[in-house]
Amino acid sequence: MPAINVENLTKRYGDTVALEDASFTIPEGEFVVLLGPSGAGKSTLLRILNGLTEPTEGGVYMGDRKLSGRRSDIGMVFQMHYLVESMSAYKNALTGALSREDLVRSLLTWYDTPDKVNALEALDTVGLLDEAQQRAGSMSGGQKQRVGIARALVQQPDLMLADEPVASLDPKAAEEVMGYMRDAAKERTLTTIASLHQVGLAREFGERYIGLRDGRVVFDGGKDDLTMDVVDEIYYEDDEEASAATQEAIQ
Ligand SMILES: Nc1ncnc2c1ncn2[C@@H]1O[C@H](COP(=O)(O)OP(=O)(O)OP(=O)(O)O)[C@@H](O)[C@H]1O
Repeated sequence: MPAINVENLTKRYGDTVALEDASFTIPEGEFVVLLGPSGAGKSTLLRILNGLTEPTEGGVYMGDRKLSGRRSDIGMVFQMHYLVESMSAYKNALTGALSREDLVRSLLTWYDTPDKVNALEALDTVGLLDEAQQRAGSMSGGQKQRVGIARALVQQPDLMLADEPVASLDPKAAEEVMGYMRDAAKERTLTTIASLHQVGLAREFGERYIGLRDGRVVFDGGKDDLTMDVVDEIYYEDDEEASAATQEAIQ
């Protein structure tokens, strides 16, 4: 898959500038973490990448191809998993195949054998093959989120996006889910962009970090460059107390 080029993206909502002149390139297979305080523009950026929101200016390119509108080759993992609780993990994963199919087939919910194999492989990737027949509603929060990842993988996406995928999980489950997401991305050389609030988790799982503040890219670099000062600059420009707490938390 070609690199993703984000070129001069700006998004305004009336007088609010949600994103301002954001530009970066992501090579195939990179695992990128978006960092930034609430309101920094992370969700806006992910929504533009996913085609759910149109930018006011600028564009997103896969190689030379400009992306526009909703795209079935982009998988999305949400904070809320949006599973059908009455269906099994397997059937939920399988619904990832629907977005690739035509409407009639989707309505009839016919699936090809390759789709079924994909669903089982995706569940295996997230460590849930043995639980394939378990009802989603009876699963833990972490397991549900892993089914959500499997569903995104069944789409066979070129790009996986995740908007605060572990925000509602306890630390142990959050770490587990991030581990599966990273392994899934590695196994499939799948470019992934995930927004995270937990800097510790971000450091553990990210390869590259894009820091947003007030809609602007204020940092773009690797783990070694993500120093305490950089984290401070992204999150707590003028808040010394919060800054001290962060320094303690990530040591
Ligand atoms: N649909 C919208 N209409 C108006 N303003 C919006 C809309 N969506 C986002 N905004 C504004 O754009 C800015 C960026 O919001 P965004 O949700 O992208 O931030 P975020 O970094 O994802 O925050 P959080 O971590 O709280 O989810 C905020 O000021 C927000 O209020």
